[in-house]
Amino acid sequence: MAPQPPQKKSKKTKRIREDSEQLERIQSLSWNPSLPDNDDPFSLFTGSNELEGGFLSLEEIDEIEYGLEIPKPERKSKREKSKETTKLQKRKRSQDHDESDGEAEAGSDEKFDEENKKVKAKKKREKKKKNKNKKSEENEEPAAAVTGASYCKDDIDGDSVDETEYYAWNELRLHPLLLKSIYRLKFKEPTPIQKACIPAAAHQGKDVIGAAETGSGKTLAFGLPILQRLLEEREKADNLVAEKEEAVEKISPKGLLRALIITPTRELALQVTDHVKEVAKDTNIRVVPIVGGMSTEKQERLLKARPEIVVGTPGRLWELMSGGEVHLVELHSLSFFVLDEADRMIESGHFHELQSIIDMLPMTSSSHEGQPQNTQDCTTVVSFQRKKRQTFVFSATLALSSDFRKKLKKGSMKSKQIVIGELNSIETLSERAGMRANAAIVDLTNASIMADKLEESFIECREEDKDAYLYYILSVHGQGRTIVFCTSIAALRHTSSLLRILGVNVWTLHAQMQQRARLKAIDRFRGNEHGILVATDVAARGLDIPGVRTVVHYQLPHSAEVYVHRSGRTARACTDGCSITLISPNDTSKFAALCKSFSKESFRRFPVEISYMSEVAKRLSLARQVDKIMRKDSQDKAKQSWFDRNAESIELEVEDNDSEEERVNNCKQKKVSSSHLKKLQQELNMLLSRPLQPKTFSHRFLAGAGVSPLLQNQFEELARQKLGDIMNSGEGKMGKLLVIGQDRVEPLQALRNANHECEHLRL
Ligand SMILES: Nc1ncnc2c1ncn2[C@@H]1O[C@H](COP(=O)(O)OP(=O)(O)OP(=O)(O)O)[C@@H](O)[C@H]1O
Repeated sequence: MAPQPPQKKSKKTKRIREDSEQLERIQSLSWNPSLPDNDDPFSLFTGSNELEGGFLSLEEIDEIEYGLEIPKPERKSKREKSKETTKLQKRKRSQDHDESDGEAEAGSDEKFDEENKKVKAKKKREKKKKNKNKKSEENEEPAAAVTGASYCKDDIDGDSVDETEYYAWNELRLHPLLLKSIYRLKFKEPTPIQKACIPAAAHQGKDVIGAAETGSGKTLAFGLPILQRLLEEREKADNLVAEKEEAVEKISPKGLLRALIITPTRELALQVTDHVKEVAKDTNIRVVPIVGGMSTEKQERLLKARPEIVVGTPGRLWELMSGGEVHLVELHSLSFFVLDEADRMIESGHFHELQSIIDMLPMTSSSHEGQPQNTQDCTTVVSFQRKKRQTFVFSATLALSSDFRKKLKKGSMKSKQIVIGELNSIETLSERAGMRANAAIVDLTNASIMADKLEESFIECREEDKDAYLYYILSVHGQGRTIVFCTSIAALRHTSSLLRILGVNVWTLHAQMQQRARLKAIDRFRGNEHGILVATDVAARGLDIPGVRTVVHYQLPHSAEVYVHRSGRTARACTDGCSITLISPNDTSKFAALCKSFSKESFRRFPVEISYMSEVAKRLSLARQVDKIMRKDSQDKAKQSWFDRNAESIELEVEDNDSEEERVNNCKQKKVSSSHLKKLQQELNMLLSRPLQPKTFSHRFLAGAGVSPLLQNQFEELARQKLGDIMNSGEGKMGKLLVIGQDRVEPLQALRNANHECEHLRL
């Protein structure tokens, strides 16, 4: 049964109309369009895409971590206030004249002259104010944090900033406070998706459907326009501050939800929150995450502070909305509705919640003006309509039909009667969310949709040899962070257990883990420069961990889309990276289909030094035996404790029916198995203490990859000692041990080194 939306309070239609008009005026800034006019259809992917999880039980997330800093209100001296009031009264007179002209002011000569006068007057006022400020500095708090007009670009957190390095941001005309954050984050230039989306979204007030490769900066492509508009509104409101409370409220309503960003997974919601918060650091605009697993009471407390931006997953958002959470149901001031990773949203199990949230949104003027919309049991009142809510729909693998594109271009969205029922495509989802005609479609996906600097490769092997090749990659080329993707949790458990027995330290991430454990795993992985994460596809989307150098597809994903997202965990934000797919004979046809969907004719074979493999096989064989014994042992223990527990719960006395002989045999077997385990472990440890050297290894020269940094240090120490002994004993040069060190080469480098001889798999 569909969840029940709460009833909303009604407001005066007149006030809403005034609000809308004010907002329209704010948005009428001129802009030089530079959007690509691309009519090519997106590549359409097929596949079942049975992703694991994404919506898990979270025990608790510390409020402190996502707490709100509630801004201190600005204090002004009495003199300052009365001075401002006079100024603003003067200003209002000229503005009244301005506003009576209605919406079509941009570009008119009158407006231009008026604006010029205003700018001159403002400069004069500012000059006066400056002098005044000098006298009354002690009585005031700096207003820069709110107005942004006077921060010092030369000093970001104590570092001086060379603005010329950031000139590429100038054309985007962002608010100084946002630029300050950009300088702090050292983002030298906007990424292409940001360059294309920000003018349309921030200055033209357009809806945007954005698609670009993974890691291309899509979060800020919608995050910056939201912050820009909120800051502009604030500034305008500040200018009117003493004039009339009501007018200020219309322009920049306080304490109301302005932007609702929906993501398919909790991790992504937390990540988007952090990212937007980081950029909004100096603005006092508040951003909070609302995700499942966090205690409802805590989230209600966060929402009581009335943040302007809420980022959440559909499940928890709807739970609070349907419970009548005031901040989430007063949506008449909502100016932005964002669907991040939109294509995943239509696949995920929280579809009904998303549908219900969308149905709660007041209708936008352009899509269904004048029609009340039935939302299951609740009627969204038309008087709540706000004209300019912007809808942003983003993904790396967005599939839009050419029909839909044409419809957007022609502006025929208006006439479409939306059938109330299942939303089964990005198109109906966007349309229903109020996507307006002439939305900007920013499609920066290339034919292969993969990041430019991603080098893709494969290793062909038997299914049972995948562990050996994975161990080879991690031990011979284990440099930089690596994510190993498995499709099933069973495979993940098997692989990670073997790797641990082989002394490779790995973290795991899958849907059956508690949310707290998941966040911990991500944190630890993030904190280790050479960390290894074995994960299911729950980590495939959106996870933004800098410095992931390699992605290994231990098992092929169910769809090409998931392959794109998995591979997109590396080569992010203009860096390079490498993906390696392990292909067994069973995978060949699936892999061929995958390549076809990216129009790839060939894939590069990852170079494997075969001489390592016999040693790898030896170690692996021992590790498998160890694993088998340990697994059986823990299964027996689990079985026994299950049996004991159940017997105890029904107060059953368990009799030992085994004969004396059987008991002795059992005991003997256990002893044998335990000593066998010990022997295997010793043997394995002995192998692991040696470098994984090729057969041609010379005992006089230690060289090549496969020597861990620790082992290499030990050898160097040994060589130094030996050299000292030789010197002291006065022996000749013979017998001296040389250590020829060589850092392990990371997979990308190995692939590049082997470029000239690298084979291709022809399909
Ligand atoms: N202009 C920029 N210059 C440099 N780095 C940037 C810029 N914008 C964003 N980034 C960084 O790039 C990384 C990827 O950004 P983001 O997570 O927004 O990518 P995305 O396109 O949403 O990826 P995905 O599709 O995988 O979710 C982040 O670490 C972000 O801080």
